[in-house]
Amino acid sequence: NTVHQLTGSGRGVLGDRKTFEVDHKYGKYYLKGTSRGGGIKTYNAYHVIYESQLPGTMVSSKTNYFLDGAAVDAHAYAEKVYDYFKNVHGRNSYDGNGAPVISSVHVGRNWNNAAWIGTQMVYGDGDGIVFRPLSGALDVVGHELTHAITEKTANLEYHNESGALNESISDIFGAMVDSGDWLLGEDVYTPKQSGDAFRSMSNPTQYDQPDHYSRYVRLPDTPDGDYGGVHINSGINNKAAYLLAEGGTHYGVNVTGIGRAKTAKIYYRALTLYLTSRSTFADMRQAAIKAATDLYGSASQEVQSVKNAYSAVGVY
Ligand SMILES: CCC(=O)Oc1c(C)cccc1C(=O)O
Ligand SMILES: [Ca+2]
Ligand SMILES: [Zn+2]
Repeated sequence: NTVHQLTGSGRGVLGDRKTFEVDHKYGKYYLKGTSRGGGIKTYNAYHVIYESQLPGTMVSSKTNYFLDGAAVDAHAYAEKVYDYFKNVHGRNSYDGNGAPVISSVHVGRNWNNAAWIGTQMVYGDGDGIVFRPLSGALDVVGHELTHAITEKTANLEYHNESGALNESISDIFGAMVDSGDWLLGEDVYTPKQSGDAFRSMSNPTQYDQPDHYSRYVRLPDTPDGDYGGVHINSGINNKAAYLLAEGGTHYGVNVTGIGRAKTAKIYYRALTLYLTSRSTFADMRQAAIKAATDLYGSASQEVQSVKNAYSAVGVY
């Protein structure tokens, strides 16, 4: 559909200039694009106290230049993540049916978090020590929007092994969209410390995550236990995905890498066709084997590498 796209620009959280689609109404410009699915809209939740008041106020500007870096990045990165799933996986928004993508920035007070709350994405500003505004990282935006896709597909329950898979799937696609590395959150984590990240898929133990099933961390299925350690135990599946893409030898098991693109196709197919709400790590292994078999054949290197990647992290 030939939509007349208006282009806005601004500087993101890191001061980098970027452009994005905007709308123009009653003499003002808005962070609202209509050319992608049901639209991409970005709001300022600065005065919001209660969740019921979300999304807040749609971000506007007198000109088509926007000064709010957190809003610029939330909007521009939502476009990039939408385009990734549409162009690479043929998926039209997180529900596959063009659902509008809504984001709110400046949520909470110095909030060191980002989330998908079932209807929209929300980003804190961080406290300037642990995080800078969290929409400033493309892999964070990819991670959050993937939570929405997971909810609409496998709907992996957010606790214990299915919860760790939920987290890992979001890290996998966060890394695939932010295609330069296997780190998560490096652009917004610890602004005063360079060279570190929130998580590493290539080396989970660098940030105290397990990289083998024998090191699975048993935590209580409570908020204080991070619902059975969903953010720590994701390291096991993250390592498997990294090995599948890049190859390597892990705990004596050799894996022949098949590359990022094929790895992404296998996980997308596993997520949308074979994983279910209570899938375990063992189910993940079988789902990835099935997806790789569909895509590349049972005797393919890709299938063999999936088996070896999961054996390398102790998942059978
Ligand atoms: C990589 C993005 C990420 O992990 O966001 C979260 C943060 C920063 C804190 C708590 C939860 C999450 C999440 O989305 O799981
Ligand atoms: Ca990254
Ligand atoms: Zn998450």
